[in-house]
Amino acid sequence: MTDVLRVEGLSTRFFTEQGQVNAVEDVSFTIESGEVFGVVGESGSGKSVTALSIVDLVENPGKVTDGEIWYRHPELAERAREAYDEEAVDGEYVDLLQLPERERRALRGPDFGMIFQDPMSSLNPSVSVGEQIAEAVEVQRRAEANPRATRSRTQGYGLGSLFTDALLPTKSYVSEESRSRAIELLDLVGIPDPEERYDEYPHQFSGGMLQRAMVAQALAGEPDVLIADEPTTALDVTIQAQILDLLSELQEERGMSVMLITHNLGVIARMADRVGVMYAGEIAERGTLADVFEENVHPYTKGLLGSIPDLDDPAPRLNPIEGNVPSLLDSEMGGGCYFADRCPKAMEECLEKPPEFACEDGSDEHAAKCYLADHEYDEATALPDDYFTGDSDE
Ligand SMILES: Nc1ncnc2c1ncn2[C@@H]1O[C@H](COP(=O)(O)OP(=O)(O)OP(=O)(O)O)[C@@H](O)[C@H]1O
Ligand code: NI
Repeated sequence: MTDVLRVEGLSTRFFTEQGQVNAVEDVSFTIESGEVFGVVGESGSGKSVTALSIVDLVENPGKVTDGEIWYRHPELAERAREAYDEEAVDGEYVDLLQLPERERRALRGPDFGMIFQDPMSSLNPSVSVGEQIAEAVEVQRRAEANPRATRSRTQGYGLGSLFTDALLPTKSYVSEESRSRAIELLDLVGIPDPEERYDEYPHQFSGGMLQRAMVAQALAGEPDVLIADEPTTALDVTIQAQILDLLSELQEERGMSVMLITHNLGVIARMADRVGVMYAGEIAERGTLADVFEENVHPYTKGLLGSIPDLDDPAPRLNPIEGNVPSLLDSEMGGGCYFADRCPKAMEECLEKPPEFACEDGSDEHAAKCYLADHEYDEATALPDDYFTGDSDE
């Protein structure tokens, strides 16, 4: 299989008044062409920031501070070899982090489609739904004709572009062709009477229909990679299932790769080919769906799986693991394993240094950042239950 994306040693930090927040720390994974790569983890584990780092949408005071993001794009690679540093190119791959901002912006839409939890954050409330999709089609057309195309009034809406959007005229110039394509897309994602719905505004759509419209908008660019961050979390379970089925269908039909971010292991089980489990800004474990669900080694993965919230579960955000997620403030992060204080298998070794990525079978594909990945559990060095709480009998 060809990798479409290779993320290597990615670190993203926020430089806040309280100090440096290590939101994403040395994260590595690959996404194969045509697969669904699931990213799962508790709230605050760095899933969204990882995605935003890929599409260059990390907001101030955040910054990608380290790593490489190799994206397969033969034409761009050829051009970048001439135009930029040769180091930015590796065969058919370009390191996105070495490209100028305008190149990266141009990849949003035609290369990286995005769907977020809240459609209202990506759709402009004052432009009709159909027109916004038609604009995304136009952007794709222009990108094909000229790789340095400008973006539409709505692309990236709600992600820092609010102010500039407000300055732009509200009348847009959408070609007849893009309009019909938008209607086709509305139909494709299962919106009834697409021709009539084209002219309606976001507030006239229900949550599920809006989510479908956002899928249509993301597809308009015919992206290689669709990044879906909690795409169904806000929806009720029946509609959730419908949207996931729709995504599966479209993904298969188009051979698109999908990075699917979710809290919900039920969604992962249903959709993902391979999985990255995130904790405290790191990948705690990664592997195929079977590796992670059946052969997992990290006690955090086991903890998450302890109560798989399935799709019919009315409370899919239940946190099954006792204790709290650690602070990601650099000054407050300990020197050992970040999960040690919640880990039922914590041993003295876990306090000494951060665990390395390893797997008992030596595979690189299935690996966990846990001492237990390549060591036996040893009762003799196990930490007592009250080690971190300090509660003792007397
Ligand atoms: N604007 C910001 N300023 C400071 N810190 C931030 C900012 N955005 C994110 N972070 C930090 O990055 C960490 C990771 O956030 P992220 O949004 O990636 O988590 P997540 O796994 O997507 O969580 P959720 O499931 O709740 O969406 C957070 O815990 C927070 O500490
Ligand atoms: Ni998130």
